[in-house]
Amino acid sequence: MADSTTRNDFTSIPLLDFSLALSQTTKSLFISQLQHALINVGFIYLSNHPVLPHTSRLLPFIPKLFTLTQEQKNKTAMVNSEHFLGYSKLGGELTKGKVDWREQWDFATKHTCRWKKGDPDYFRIWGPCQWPEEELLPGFREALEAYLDAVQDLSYQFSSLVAESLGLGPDGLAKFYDKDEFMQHRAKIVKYPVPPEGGEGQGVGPHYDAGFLTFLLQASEHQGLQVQNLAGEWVDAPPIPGTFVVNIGKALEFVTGGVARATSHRVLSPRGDTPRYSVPFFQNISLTIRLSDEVMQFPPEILNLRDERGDVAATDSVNFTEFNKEPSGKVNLIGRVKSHPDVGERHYPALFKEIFPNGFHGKGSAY
Ligand SMILES: O=C(O)CCC(=O)C(=O)O
Ligand SMILES: [Fe+2]
Repeated sequence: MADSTTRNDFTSIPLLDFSLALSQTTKSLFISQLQHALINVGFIYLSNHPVLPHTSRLLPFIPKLFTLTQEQKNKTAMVNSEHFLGYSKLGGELTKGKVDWREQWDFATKHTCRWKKGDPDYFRIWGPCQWPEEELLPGFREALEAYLDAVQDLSYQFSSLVAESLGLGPDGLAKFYDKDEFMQHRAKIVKYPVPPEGGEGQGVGPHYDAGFLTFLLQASEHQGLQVQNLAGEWVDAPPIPGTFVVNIGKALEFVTGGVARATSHRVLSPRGDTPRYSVPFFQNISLTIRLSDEVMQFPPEILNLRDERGDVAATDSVNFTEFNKEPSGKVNLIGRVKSHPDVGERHYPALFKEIFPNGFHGKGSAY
C-alpha cells in the first residue's frame, strides 16, 4: 500500500497566482510554491494568467460547436486527417477497457507540415486543422486561433518557471523544444454528456498525460475532474473560474528522473441534466528529441525532496508507454495510432500493421 502518512501528500490542488511570477519582489515566492507543487502534487490551479481575455472570447463558442449536425461534424472527421486533427464521435475511445463517454474535436496551433519525401513518417504527425465551415460558427476559428497562440506563449513562459523552480535556470528546458516553425501544440474541445440512465459514468478513465505540460480550461461549472494523491485517494479538482488547471505529463516526469511528478487523473461523467465541457491544451516537445538521451541531473537538495515524497504505490492509471530509444515523434505517432486506429489504418498503413498485425475491429484506446 501507499504510505498515506507521507508528510507532503495532498488533499487539495494548490492555487498559484501567475502575477507573482511577473514581479521581481514576489517571483521567488512563486518559484518556491511551484517547486513544492511540481514535486509533491503534479497539478496546480493557475490564476491571473494572461490568457484570460482569450478565454472569455472562446467560452461561448464551445457548447455551440457541438450543436452542429452530425453530418456537418462528420465533414471534419479525424479519419480525413493524417495529422490526427478533427472530430471524434461520442464513445469512440476506451480507457482501461471502458468506453469514454465524450465527444471531441482535436485542434492545434497553426502549423505547416514539415514532412517531405524521404523524411520519417512521424514528421507528418503535425499539420493544419480541419475547421467547421465559417458561416456555421462565425468568429469561432479566429477566437480559437488567438486562444491557442496565447496558451502557447504562456506554456513557454511557464516552462521556464518550471525550469527555475527545479534549479535548472530559466533556459533549463529549452532544448526540448524545436524552433517555432517546427513546433505544434494540440488542444481538444471536449463535451462530456450526461450518460444514459444506467450507463457508464466514465468521462475519461484514469490516465497520465503523455507530454510535458497540460493547460486545462474547465469550460462549464461541473465537478468531475479528480486527481489521485500519493495514498491513492481521488481528490476533486472542481472548476475555479478564471484559472487553468496545469499538470505535468509523463515525458517531463521521465526527463526529470521523477522529480516533477506526473499525476494520475480521471473525469467522472456529469450528474444532473447538462453536459460538462473542457479544453485541454497539450504542450508538445520536439519531434526529433530522444528522451532517453536527455534525462537530467539535479542537485542533492532537489533529489532529497523527491526522495522524501516517495513513489506512488497504488494507482488506477494505465501505465504509459516507456520512453524508449525512439525519437519523441515516433513515440507520439504510435500513441496516436493506438488511440485512433482508423486514422492509422488509412494514413500510416505500415505502422498500423506493425501495431495491429491482425487488423483492428474495436475502439481506440485513449491512453
Ligand atoms: O476534461 C478534463 O477535465 C480532463 C481531460 C483529460 O484529462 C485529458 O483529455 O487528458
Ligand atoms: Fe489528462
